[in-house]
Amino acid sequence: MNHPSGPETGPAIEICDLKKEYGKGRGVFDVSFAVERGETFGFLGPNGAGKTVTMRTLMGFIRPDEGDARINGLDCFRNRARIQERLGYLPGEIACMDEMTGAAFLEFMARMKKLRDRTRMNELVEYFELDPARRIRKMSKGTKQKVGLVCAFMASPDIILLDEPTSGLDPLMQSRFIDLVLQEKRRGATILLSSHLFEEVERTCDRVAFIRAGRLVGSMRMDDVRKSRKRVFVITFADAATRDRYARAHVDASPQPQGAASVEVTVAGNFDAFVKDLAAYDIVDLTAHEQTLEELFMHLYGTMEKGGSHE
Ligand SMILES: Nc1ncnc2c1ncn2[C@@H]1O[C@H](COP(=O)(O)OP(=O)(O)OP(=O)(O)O)[C@@H](O)[C@H]1O
Repeated sequence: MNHPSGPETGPAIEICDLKKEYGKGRGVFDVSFAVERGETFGFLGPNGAGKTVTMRTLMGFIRPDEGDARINGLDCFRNRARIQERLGYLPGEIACMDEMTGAAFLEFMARMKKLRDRTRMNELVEYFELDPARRIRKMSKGTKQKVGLVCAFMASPDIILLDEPTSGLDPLMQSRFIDLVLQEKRRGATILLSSHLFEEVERTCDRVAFIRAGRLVGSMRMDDVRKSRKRVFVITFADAATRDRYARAHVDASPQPQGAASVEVTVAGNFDAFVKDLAAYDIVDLTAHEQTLEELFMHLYGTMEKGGSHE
């Protein structure tokens, strides 16, 4: 296993008051968070929120205007060569080396990482059912993503940064990716994963932070997210009279204008009482959707208006 040099105490990843401004309010502003050793940390946010800028700062590709980014206590910009060699990194877009075949690119990356044993690399190629013989230019987005994933994981690094890791992957490969992250967690790797998909974050992360318009809205333990998330049910009754009887007994239920005899109810946690109570009414349909993570963060920290992306 590779060990990025530097002190092995304190958080593996630390961002403190990070600011990188691109004008017109774009960029990241006052972002601070830390990822503990062995932790999988989800970095969620809509397009243009600042996830990639933060990841690239951690890789030492971007010099912050203010604040700092540290990995194993080392400043990411000053120690970028060492960091880039030792960390596992999946960029948001894999656009370089287009004329190389996937196999030649993987070999090139393995040499850069001074990888002596190709066993893990070959296992990952098989695991993701990657055909590395084609030129990268001719590969689909999903196939390129697999090349990137093999590169990120092949040296079994202690710290792995993944920028939107499942974009372009089909559902089977998304689920293989999730299993791989769970394996790497068991190995003790520290993982920072940026995403706008709640499911992959929910299934893999111990903690999640939400970023929006370049600012961190808040962070939470995943266990607390699960407890705090509400479900919104739309109940359709057999007729309007039944709906009215339900609405009189439940002041929180809001009648739906479009559904003739429907109401919308938000339920947090107490599903047993909710379902038992419903049994007293004649119901023809029941649908549920989970509060999105964005809705949850906005509800808990709700200081910003809807929208918020600068893209
Ligand atoms: N080199 C640059 N020049 C100008 N603006 C930039 C540059 N890099 C990033 N930005 C801007 O900074 C903001 C944050 O971008 P970033 O790529 O980090 O978003 P993101 O959260 O990764 O979004 P996505 O999910 O779309 O990848 C955006 O408004 C973007 O346009």
